Amino acid sequence: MGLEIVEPNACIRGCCSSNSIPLHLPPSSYTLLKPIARGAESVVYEAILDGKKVAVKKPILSTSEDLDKFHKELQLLCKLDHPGIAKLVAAHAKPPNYMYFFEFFEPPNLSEKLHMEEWSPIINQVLAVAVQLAKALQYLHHLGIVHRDVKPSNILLDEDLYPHLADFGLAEYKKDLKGVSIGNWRSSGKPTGGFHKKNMVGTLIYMAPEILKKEIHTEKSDVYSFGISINELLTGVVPYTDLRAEAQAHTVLEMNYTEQQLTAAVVSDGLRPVLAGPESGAPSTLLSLIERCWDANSQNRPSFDDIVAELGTILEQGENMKESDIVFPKSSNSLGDQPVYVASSLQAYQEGINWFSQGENFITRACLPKPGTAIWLASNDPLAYNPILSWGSFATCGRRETMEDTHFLLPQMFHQGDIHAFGIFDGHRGAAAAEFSARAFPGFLQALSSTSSPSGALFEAFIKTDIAFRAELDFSRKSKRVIQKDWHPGCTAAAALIVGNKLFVANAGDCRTILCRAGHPFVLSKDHVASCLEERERVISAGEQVRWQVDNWRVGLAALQVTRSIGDDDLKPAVTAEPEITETILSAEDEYLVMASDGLWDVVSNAEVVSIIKDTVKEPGMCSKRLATEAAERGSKDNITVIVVFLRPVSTAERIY
Ligand SMILES: Nc1ncnc2c1ncn2[C@@H]1O[C@H](COP(=O)(O)OP(=O)(O)OP(=O)(O)O)[C@@H](O)[C@H]1O
Ligand SMILES: [Mn+2]
Ligand SMILES: [Mn+2]
Repeated sequence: MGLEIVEPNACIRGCCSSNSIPLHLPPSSYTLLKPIARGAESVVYEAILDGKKVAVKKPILSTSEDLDKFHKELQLLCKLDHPGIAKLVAAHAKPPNYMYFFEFFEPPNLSEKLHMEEWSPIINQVLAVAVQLAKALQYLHHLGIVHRDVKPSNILLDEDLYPHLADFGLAEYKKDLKGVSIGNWRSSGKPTGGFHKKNMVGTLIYMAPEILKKEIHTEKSDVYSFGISINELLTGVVPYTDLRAEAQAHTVLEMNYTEQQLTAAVVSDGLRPVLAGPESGAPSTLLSLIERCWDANSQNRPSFDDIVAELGTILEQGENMKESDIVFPKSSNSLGDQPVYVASSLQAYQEGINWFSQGENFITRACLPKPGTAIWLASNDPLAYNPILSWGSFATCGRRETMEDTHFLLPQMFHQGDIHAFGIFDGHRGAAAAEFSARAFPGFLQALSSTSSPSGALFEAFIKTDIAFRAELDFSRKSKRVIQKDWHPGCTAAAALIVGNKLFVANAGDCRTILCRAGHPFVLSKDHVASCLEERERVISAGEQVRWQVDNWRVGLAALQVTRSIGDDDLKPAVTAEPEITETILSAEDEYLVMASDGLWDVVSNAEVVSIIKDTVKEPGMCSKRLATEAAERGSKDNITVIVVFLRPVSTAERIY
């Protein structure tokens, strides 16, 4: 590169220096083109430096510790030169712009290649990746450096699908590791920092038991992460899930195990990902090497000197077999098929399908009967008590990264003053089912008014929404718009329908609806969860397994905690969409309804809801927000949606407290 080195070629503090890597760049020498990744601690850009494409990593520096870390990482990077390590080509180590410039590798990285493109490497491709990665780590360990964050998303691929190790954000000299206290480690924001859940879980699954136990890292912790990563390469499966797609795996990981549970299982029960089978083409020698790499006792794990030697032998054996075994290409360097970059399908996957409009379109296309209110109103006595409604809602994704709750408010349905409907859908394994239902369910409910009683219409609307969603998902799968075959999104659902003085509440799953009558909470729905004996027996007799896993009763392979839902087509018919419906005659004693997803009920009891609303300005939107905020403050880990419906006017005196 024709970049000039300006002397003194050192960082502003003087701690980083290099003979070959320029550490100051005139702003005119580079152009940032577009961000390609946002990590927990940095943004990575595609950029041009001196006419060549490079990757610029711009760390987020908010504290002086972050700045120390930048210098430490730079010192380290300046010393590295190995074909298996993403090369630092320049840096800018002066305020205000701190940046690393790396050799550029076209996306996807190894994680994206496996889980978005669903790459199934042949065994020689796996071996080639394993050898080069092992050599890079051998080189680092000989320099006395431990990487501490070996995982597929930190492995970049070149055109020949050769791996280059990146991300030295957690790397340390082995001699300094004893001094790296847990406190230090936490302040680096990773892996214990709670703000970036996805990365945290992502890193957690590659961590050796001794790290999870908060003992000292050694270079053998890298060996463990290497073993987990190579097994992932062979199976194509995200560790501890049965899924190929990373995006859904996080949700499933959460459902199967929380972080603490996974940690406990890895540490105490020796839990490991499912080892690749013979169908992967892996020789038994490779499988045994992987098992030794992830041995619970770090001293039993091989060193990278051993690993490089063993992989060499495995490759040679493969060479000798080549006459009889057509799977092996001639040499380990000529990697079977050419890399194919399917940028467009990758993008389609990331953009996804808009399930709200899918739901809406379904209703438009379905040619449903015209709504008619005769049947509903027939059951209504015009002289009976007539509640006067006001309503509000509040929804927040809370500590989660994604929002999978949806809801609808349909007051004064058909422009009738005395018919109203409200509903909440709490999605799992993605938001698709909840988004679809939020639009399709109200459509079905309205159409059913001309043919069914209010409770019949509610019941049918649950069933029809479920069937429609599953059909739509199936169709999208067949037309290849959904590329993950093993993705089975679902949602729980709660709906309230008020016709005159009658209140109907239909529920499937663990959303809950309560009625405050004369100052006391009355629960109008039952939680359908596997810990409920009646539900468990129903599910088992419908042919699905219910097992005690870690901390709770869970249904099927997907380990679902709820026993009724819309969607979840891998668990149908046992996890039914049939709601249970209650009917209540309203009177002047009835003050308000509260409907909410389990994000509220997990941390706030029915009685507490009543006492919180007592101290809140009597405005339904404010009450909803106050409840959701309270749940978030109490540490609810989930999305939270609350709908509050007042059933009688609040006097001005009463309004404030
Ligand atoms: N040299 C490069 N060429 C192309 N893409 C790169 C390069 N370096 C990093 N990336 C992309 O940016 C992503 C994040 O980079 P990196 O892991 O270094 O950042 P980070 O902030 O430490 O992320 P993490 O959240 O994993 O700690 C990588 O997973 C990779 O997809
Ligand atoms: Mn990374
Ligand atoms: Mn990092």
